[in-house]
Amino acid sequence: MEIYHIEDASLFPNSGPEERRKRILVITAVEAEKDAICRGLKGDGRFDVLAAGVGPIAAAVGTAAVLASAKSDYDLVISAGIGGGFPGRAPIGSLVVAEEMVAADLGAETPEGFVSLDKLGFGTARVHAHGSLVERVTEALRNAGLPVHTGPVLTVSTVTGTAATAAALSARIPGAAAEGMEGYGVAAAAVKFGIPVLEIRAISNPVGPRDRDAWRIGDALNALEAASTILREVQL
Ligand SMILES: O=C(O)c1cccc(C(=O)CC[C@H]2O[C@@H](n3cnc4c(=O)[nH]cnc43)[C@H](O)[C@@H]2O)c1
Repeated sequence: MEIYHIEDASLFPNSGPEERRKRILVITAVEAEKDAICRGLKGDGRFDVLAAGVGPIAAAVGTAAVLASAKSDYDLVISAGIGGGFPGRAPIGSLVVAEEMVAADLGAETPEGFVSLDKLGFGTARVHAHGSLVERVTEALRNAGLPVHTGPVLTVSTVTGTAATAAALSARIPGAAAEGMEGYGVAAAAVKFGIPVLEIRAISNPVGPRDRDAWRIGDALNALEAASTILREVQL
């Protein structure tokens, strides 16, 4: 005798099992970024937000630890925080949704210039974000009237502090829109667990000559909060 399970949707075409709600893990560097995002998410239970620390290593370790835990059931990982915007690409207060996350200083310095991990033949220093999600999130942010840009977002272990380094990075990674210190680390962990990944940066400062007093952290955190409110409405 054939046994039918109650959850066999084909038997009950109009009353199939309810689709499980998507679960999203958001990784920031610091608590201020986490707090801004939580304010924007307004208690939406699909999202968990963790401040994993500054830099790609803390980001990768923190993300991997959560994803490896027994209770982990995430469908999407988002690296989010403030960041530097490349001049002419992403001004202060705007948002950048990464098309790809690039470990921009992972490679070798040679007399002829920087050689990336890819060119050295040791794997890749680039992770592509989930294409259709990038489009959906960008469109939703734009429709909400928020200034948003897309392009590669660079992950660096050392914040760029000169015009020369900013120009070199722009030349090496055409279209580079923003720089942060965590995206590639979060992405590397997500890839390891086969989970799609996004990166969203709210711009606090231009990438270039260091002027820490000019960082508009409050403006960037407000933009991050506004973006998080919109994220709740996107089909992720
Ligand atoms: O001092 C504060 O109130 C404060 C609040 C939120 C964040 C910070 C940080 O300094 C976080 C460091 C964080 O910022 C990212 N970031 C910002 N600008 C850049 C940049 O030009 N290049 C690289 N990273 C940048 C980065 O992801 C750090 O994790 C302070």
